[in-house]
Amino acid sequence: MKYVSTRGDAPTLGFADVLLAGLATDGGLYVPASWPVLSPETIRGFAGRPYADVAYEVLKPFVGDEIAPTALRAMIHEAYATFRHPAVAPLVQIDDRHFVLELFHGPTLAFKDVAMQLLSRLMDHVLRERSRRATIVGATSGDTGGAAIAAFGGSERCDVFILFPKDRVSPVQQRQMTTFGSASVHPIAVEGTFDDCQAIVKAMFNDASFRAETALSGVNSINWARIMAQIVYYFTSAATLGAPDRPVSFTVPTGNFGDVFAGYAAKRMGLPIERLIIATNENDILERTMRTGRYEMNGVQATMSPSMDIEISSNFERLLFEAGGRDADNVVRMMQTLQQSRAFTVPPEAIEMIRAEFDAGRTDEAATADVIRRTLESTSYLLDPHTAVGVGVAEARLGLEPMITLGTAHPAKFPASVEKACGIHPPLPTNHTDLMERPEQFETVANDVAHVQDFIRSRSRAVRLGAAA
Ligand SMILES: Cc1ncc(COP(=O)(O)O)c(C=O)c1O
Ligand SMILES: N[C@@H](CCOP(=O)(O)O)C(=O)O
Repeated sequence: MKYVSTRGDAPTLGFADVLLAGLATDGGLYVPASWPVLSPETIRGFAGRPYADVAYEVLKPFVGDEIAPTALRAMIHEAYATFRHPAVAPLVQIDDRHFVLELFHGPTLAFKDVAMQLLSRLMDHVLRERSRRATIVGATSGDTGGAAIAAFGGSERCDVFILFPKDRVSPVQQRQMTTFGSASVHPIAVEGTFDDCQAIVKAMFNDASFRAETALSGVNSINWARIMAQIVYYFTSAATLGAPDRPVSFTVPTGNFGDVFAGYAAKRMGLPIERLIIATNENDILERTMRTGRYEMNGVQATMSPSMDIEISSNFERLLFEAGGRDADNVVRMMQTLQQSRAFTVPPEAIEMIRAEFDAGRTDEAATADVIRRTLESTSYLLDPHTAVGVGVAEARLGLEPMITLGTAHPAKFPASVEKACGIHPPLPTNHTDLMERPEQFETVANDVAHVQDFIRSRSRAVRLGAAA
């Protein structure tokens, strides 16, 4: 499998290079040159099989022959052995035809673990084969950071630098990043929003000499391997409910558009998805874009679902590329216009295609709290605020087919908001109970690329010892 950039001016790469590259050198995002398709028989055969076995079948065509099958299989099995639930991503029924897909049974209690546990193993494998080190950078609105630190914290070959927006993540999310206690882990509080953190990360990737000097790699969903690993649970959950013979719909709490793009990828691979629904909180730029055809920034507000407080939704670029017939020049124009004027218009044919593939809705703060309270009353099931945004959007769109809302985080990551909504203070699972007592360690930096680069240069082993290991 080869990969091409959405901006059309970066080299075409194989899987291992895409894995290490993160962002393409032209500032674009890598996508597969073509979509592999799984037959209905293959999809039917996924029902009842262990998660790791299905993951191997789904991921194999994307990896190609760049990683030996036995090694790939072993890494997948190891990654999902870290999950507390034997099914890895179980379905829970909350209404007649409505299910929550629990994606939060990994080490940091959010769906990011599903991809990150595999990503760290894949990267270590490729770095070991190439005798290389890497400097990993990531921007987080709360969950990606903790998941990356848990997955890469023990790596011999990687140092991890995670930028998070100061005072805009929950205390549990912050402590998952700041109490890890390893010399190779560097949480950085940035005086700004998640979008500022993400802009700094992208600027560092676009600085060719810094990128080379630090052997920079990325773990955000700009990295194709993140999306790839997230495709798997669309297949496992749909097959459990009868796919391909019974189509299902998905509602996806959305911020950076990675998770819902993984659903789109599953559909391109042959999974019959009736409707794919984008759910936003009050930071509703994607819902507005769907309605108006204009992507228009108007400032990020802090909500009780902080991980979705995002306005520059990186993976929407991948969808624009697909919807515009893979016209990279058009993507470049839209991204330049966005940078200059904080808005762009999606071409009419592209928005038409997007509307044919996706639906969208928003759940405001009051409605999110109401969903948490009502769901607890009707089913004794406790939702986290991000999942509640999804459930709120899904409830208004239930049809005859099963609806799966992605359960993206454990409620205990957001105890204050959950308690305010329904009076219950969700306890952390027992293996996390000392989290709030451990000492914190992090750096606070200005919202400035040069400051962050100086900090990384001073701490990265790839800089100090060289990228060759
Ligand atoms: C708990 C949670 N839910 C939903 C999302 C949205 O996912 P995505 O950014 O892939 O759209 C995120 C992070 O972005 C998250 O951390
Ligand atoms: N919600 C995310 C934001 C970053 O998203 P990513 O999927 O691109 O890593 C977070 O929790 O950090």
